[in-house]
Amino acid sequence: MAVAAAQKNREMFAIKKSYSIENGYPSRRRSLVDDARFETLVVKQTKQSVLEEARARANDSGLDSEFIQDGVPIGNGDNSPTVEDGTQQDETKNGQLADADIGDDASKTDEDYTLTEEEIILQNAASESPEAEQAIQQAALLLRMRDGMGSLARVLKTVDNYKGCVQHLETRPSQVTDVQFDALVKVSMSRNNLLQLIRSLRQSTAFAGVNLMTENISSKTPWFPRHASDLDNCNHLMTKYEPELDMNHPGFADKEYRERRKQIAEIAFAYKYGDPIPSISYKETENATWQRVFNTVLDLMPKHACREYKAAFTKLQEADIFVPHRIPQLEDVSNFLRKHTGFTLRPAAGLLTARDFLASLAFRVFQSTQYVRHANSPFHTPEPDCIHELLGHIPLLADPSFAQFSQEIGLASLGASDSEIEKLSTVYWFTVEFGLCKENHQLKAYGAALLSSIGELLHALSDKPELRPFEPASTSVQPYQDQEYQPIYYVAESFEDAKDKFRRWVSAMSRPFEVRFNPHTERVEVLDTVDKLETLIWQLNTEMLHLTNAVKKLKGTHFE
Ligand SMILES: C[C@H](O)[C@H](O)[C@H]1CNc2nc(N)[nH]c(=O)c2N1
Ligand SMILES: N[C@@H](Cc1ccc(O)cc1)C(=O)O
Ligand SMILES: [Fe+2]
Repeated sequence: MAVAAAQKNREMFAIKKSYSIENGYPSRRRSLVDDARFETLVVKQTKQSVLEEARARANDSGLDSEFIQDGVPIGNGDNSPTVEDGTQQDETKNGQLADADIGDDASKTDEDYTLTEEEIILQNAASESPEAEQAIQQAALLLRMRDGMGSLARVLKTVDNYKGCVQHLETRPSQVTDVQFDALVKVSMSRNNLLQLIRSLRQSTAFAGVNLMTENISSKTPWFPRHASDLDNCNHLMTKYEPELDMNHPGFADKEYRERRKQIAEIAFAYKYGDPIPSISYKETENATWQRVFNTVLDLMPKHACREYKAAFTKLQEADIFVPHRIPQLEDVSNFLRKHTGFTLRPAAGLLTARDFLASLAFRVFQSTQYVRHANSPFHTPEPDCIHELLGHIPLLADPSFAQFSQEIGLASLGASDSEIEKLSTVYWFTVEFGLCKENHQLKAYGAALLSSIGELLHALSDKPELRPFEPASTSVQPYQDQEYQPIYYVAESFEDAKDKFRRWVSAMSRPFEVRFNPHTERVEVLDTVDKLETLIWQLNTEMLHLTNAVKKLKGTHFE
C-alpha cells in the first residue's frame, strides 16, 4: 500500500517537476556520466525546438516567405530540417575557404538549408532593442554563384547599398552542380541591414545559395555565469536521486522524511546571492545521525585520511564548528572557509547538474546540500547530503592548494562543450570525490565520498579494487557508476602533482579563450583583448615589485 502510494506520488511529482522522468530518462541507470549525456540530449532537443519555433515565427511574419526550396515552402512542418552543429562552421576553417571542405558536405548544406541557426541567432539578437538592431555585426557569407564572377559586382553594390563594408573576399571554383564559383565575403554592417542583405541576395536567381556563417553572432559557446550573483541561475537539479523518485532511496517510503527534505530544499530554491544562509534547527534524530558518522570518521581518520584533511579537520574542531553532538550550520562553515581559502557556500536543493555544479567552483563557491541522510543508512546514501558535504568536502576546501585545484576544474568548465563537461566531471569524480594519494609510500584517502562513506573508504584501501596512477587524459574517459563501490580508483602523487597534470591537460581543451577570476569584483573575465591583458600584466608587475622588495628586505635583515 505504502509502495503504491509512493509510486503515485512519484508519478505526480514527475509530471510537475522531474527534469529526468518527464524527459524519458531511464531512471534505473545511475551514473553521472549518463546524466551528463542525458543533459546534453535534453539541451539539444530544447535548442532544436527553440530553433523550430523561431523558424515558424519567421515564416508566419512573412520573412523569407518568398524563398521556396525544392518546391517546398520554408517552415513546412513535416519537412522542417534539423540543425546539425558544425556543418556550417566547417566551411570557414581559419576564416579561409578550405579546399578539403568542398564537396558532398557543401552541396548537402545548401539543399537542406532554410533558415540557419546563425540567422535565427542574428534575428533574435537584432530584435532585442532598437540599439541591438543597429549594432554593427561582422559576418561571413558563402555565396554560390551560378553565372560566374560577374555576380560579384552585384554583391558589392548591394553591400554598399546597405551601408556595409567588405572586409575580405575570396573565391574558388565550385564543386556544386550548376554553380560556377563559391565566394566567401566577409562584411561588417548593422544587424538589421545584414538580414535585409541576405534577403535581397536570395531573391536573385544568380545565386544558388546564400549562407550566413558568422564568427561572433553565433552562441556556439554555451552561456556561463560571469559574476558570482549569476549563480542564482545555476541550480538545475538531477532529481532522479531524490527520495520520491528513487525506489532504492532509504527515504522512499518515509513520508515524514520526504517532507522534511523538501522543506529544507525550499531554502535553497529561495536563496539569492548575498543572503546569509538560513540556520536550520536540526532534530534530535538528525543530530544523532551526524554523531554516528562523525565519531566513525574520527576513529578512521588518523590512519586513512591524507595529511591536509586531518590538519583542516583539527582547525574545524578548534573553531567549535566540528563537534559530535550537533550538525554545523552552513553559514558558520562558509565564514570559516572564507577566512582560510576564500571559498564560500551556497545552499543547494539536491544533486545539481555537472555544468551548474562545476561553474560555481570557478567563483570559489561550493553548492552544499543542507538536509540530512535518512537515519536508517548513516554509512551510505545515494544522494549527496550535508554530512557528505561537511565531513567529505569542507576540510579540503579549507586547504589552499586543494581549493585552487577545485577552482581550476571550475574555471575549465566555463563555456566548455558538453563532451568536455563530461570529461571534467569524470576527473572530478575520480579526484575530488574518490581520489587516493600517496604519503610516505602509504595510500591515503582525500576523496569526499570516501571520507563520508566509511564502507567505501575501507573497500578503497583494501586489496580488492584496482589502483591506477592519476593521468587526466585516461582518467577523464573512464566510465563509472555510482550504484556500488568503485572497482577502480586513481592515485595522485600529491595535490601539487595532480594540479600540474590537470593544468597541462586542460590547456589542450577546445575552448578558444582563456578566463580568469577576479576576486575583487567576483567576476570571471574573458581574456580576449590586448587591453585586458595589458592591465593584468601591469597588476602582476606591481605585485612582482612588492615581492622582490620583500625578498630584499628579508635578505637585508638576515645579513645585518
Ligand atoms: C561535477 C560532478 O558531476 C559532481 O559529481 C557533482 C554533481 N552535482 C553535485 N551536486 C551537489 N549538490 N553536490 C555534489 O557534490 C555534486 N557533485
Ligand atoms: N555516497 C556518499 C554520498 C554521495 C552520493 C552521491 C554523490 O554523487 C556523491 C556523494 C555517502 O554516502 O556519503
Ligand atoms: Fe560530493
